[in-house]
Amino acid sequence: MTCFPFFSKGSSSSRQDPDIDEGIQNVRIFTYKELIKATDDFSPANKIGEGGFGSVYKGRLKNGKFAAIKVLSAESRQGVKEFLTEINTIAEIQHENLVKLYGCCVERNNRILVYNYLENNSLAQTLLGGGHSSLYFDWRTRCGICIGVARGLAFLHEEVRPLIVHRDIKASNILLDKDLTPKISDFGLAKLIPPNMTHVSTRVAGTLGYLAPEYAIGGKLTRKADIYSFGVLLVEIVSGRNNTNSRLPIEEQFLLERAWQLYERKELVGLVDPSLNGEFDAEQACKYLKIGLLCTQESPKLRPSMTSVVKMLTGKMDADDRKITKPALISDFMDLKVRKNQESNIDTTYNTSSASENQDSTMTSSAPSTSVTTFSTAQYDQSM
Ligand SMILES: Nc1ncnc2c1ncn2[C@@H]1O[C@H](COP(=O)(O)OP(=O)(O)OP(=O)(O)O)[C@@H](O)[C@H]1O
Repeated sequence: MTCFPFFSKGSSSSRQDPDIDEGIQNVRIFTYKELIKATDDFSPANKIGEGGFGSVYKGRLKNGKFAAIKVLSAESRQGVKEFLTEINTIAEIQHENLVKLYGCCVERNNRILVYNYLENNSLAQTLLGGGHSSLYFDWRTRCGICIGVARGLAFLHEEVRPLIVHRDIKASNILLDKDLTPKISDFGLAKLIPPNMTHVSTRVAGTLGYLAPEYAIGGKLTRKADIYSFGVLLVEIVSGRNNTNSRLPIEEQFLLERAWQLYERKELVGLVDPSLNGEFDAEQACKYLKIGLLCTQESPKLRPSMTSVVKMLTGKMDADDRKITKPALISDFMDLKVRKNQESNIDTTYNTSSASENQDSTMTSSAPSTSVTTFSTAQYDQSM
């Protein structure tokens, strides 16, 4: 990587460990000492986030650049060789709308990822952060964000080999640079988690709102599950609200359900974020909401590919000639209850409601079900 003063193979840590020498091609290897220096000994003052994979610190590297330094939690630590193989793959993937991986640290038990630092936080903390951000997202900016995320995801789905299913597209995984260009984070990370480790999300309910029911319930992982999550995110960006809001009247709590009701009544425009004060292109906003509904249809086969989504969002493909069927609503399938389990920290129990009599009524965190419970045992079907 040209932006660094020296490259990994010359660093002292790599010379000490033959596994590391074999494992690195594209990745800068940082010493633990360097990262201690960059983060002021992982000082709480530099901690910028905590996710399911571990804590994230802001740090200043030797070359003066800022970095987001993600310390993977103990359970997620796999062997040096396997870790570096995956890291190499992730580091090769570069796109304007994907967060860039600078390098990593694999000294002793540490598994640390070093990313490009994005100045404007995530969509979850800004646009959807309930007014706690000073950023203003006008209509043009929102369109740019939707198109950018769609392009990043289309790249993962259709250009990268082997293709990548992100599995956790959501507002907290969309980071914004200083110009509000969106960057998808955490892609490829699922592969760094050993098969027996459950990924425990810090925002279980929020994450579930993005999950395609066929993945959440049946563990069937295809690109169409990401496209479902993207559809939810798209409706969130246009409406400026989270997919679930328990403070609203019951009929408005679930965003997708609300979008479907308004679509049927031909009143979709009523879902557009009121904070835009009417300053938006109504036709385009309704088109974006319809694309969100297309992406979340119950049958995965009916959901468009991400390349088609990019074309529809940018006006290069007609969205109106497609019939839209009812979205797959997780609330139709189950009465979700999340309860704390003292032994495993988390135990997600799903009770099937009358809408899905044939579904297995209970799944726990050991089942091949959701990104919340387990990544690695879900089946991945490349054909879709
Ligand atoms: N490259 C980055 N630049 C700036 N901030 C970042 C970067 N990466 C992560 N962060 C911050 O750290 C927080 C935690 O990120 P992380 O990806 O670990 O978890 P998450 O996506 O919020 O949750 P989960 O792991 O449950 O999906 C983010 O919300 C963001 O505020």
